[in-house]
Amino acid sequence: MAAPQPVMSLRAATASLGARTVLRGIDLTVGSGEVVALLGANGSGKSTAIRTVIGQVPLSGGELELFGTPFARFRDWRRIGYVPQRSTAAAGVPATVREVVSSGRLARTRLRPLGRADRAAVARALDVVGLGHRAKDSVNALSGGQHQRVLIARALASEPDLLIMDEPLAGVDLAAQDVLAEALREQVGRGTSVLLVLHEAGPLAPLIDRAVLMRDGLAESVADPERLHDLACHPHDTRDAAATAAAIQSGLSVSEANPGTHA
Ligand SMILES: Nc1ncnc2c1ncn2[C@@H]1O[C@H](COP(=O)(O)OP(=O)(O)OP(=O)(O)O)[C@@H](O)[C@H]1O
Repeated sequence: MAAPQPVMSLRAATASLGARTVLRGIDLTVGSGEVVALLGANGSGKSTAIRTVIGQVPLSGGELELFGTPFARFRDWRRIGYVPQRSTAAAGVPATVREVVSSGRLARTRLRPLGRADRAAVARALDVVGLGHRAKDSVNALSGGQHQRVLIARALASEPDLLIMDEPLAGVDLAAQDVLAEALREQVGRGTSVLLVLHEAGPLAPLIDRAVLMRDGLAESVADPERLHDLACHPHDTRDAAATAAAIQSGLSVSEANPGTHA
């Protein structure tokens, strides 16, 4: 089968943070309708890679295209939803849960007041993450995991074509992880493409089409993604499987369990 048209493509991408070269020439694509997981040890460059995609970290070399358009000419940001890595810092400005989730619609409304369809999308996203009843509460009154669910709802409210998430399950309890996995499955069913950083695949494992391993600023495609699915879902099938599942969960040695090849 022909590879799907990429909605995001990084080629030979390099990037630095301060004096440190963090990305050393990575190739990373997400095809239309694909769910791609970025795995790897702490500090390997996963967050930096996805922050280049949303323009938060400039490339020092290489190319980035979004929906077939070179980054410099790309303007259609409403097509992209982003869930940042969970921050433990308290929110600076008190805002209600609904206000934060509504901000996910701003790129669509171009700062005009929300219309009926916008409000419905916000309500739907809040229900999906199970926080409809907290809509009027200040986000400062939420737990860390609830706060993370608000950020996911904000991204879902934008009804993006490409959803980019940095460790979306961090700090989210198991019941809520299942709810979010179901929400994501529905979103993918509607054709949304997904790029997500994961340390634990958990209930998201069956949704992952392809895994890419980041190691020291380089990206390797994981040789046998089917195996990753199985192992993440059924980590106790064999001794080998348990070792690999542990590797997926730690993010430290997936490549040793599933030797990768350069993407
Ligand atoms: N502002 C910064 N200035 C200099 N170096 C930075 C900065 N932010 C991150 N780094 C470094 O860049 C490297 C990659 O960081 P990045 O956050 O992309 O890793 P990661 O793979 O997402 O890690 P984690 O799993 O811990 O989230 C790390 O070595 C980190 O120390």
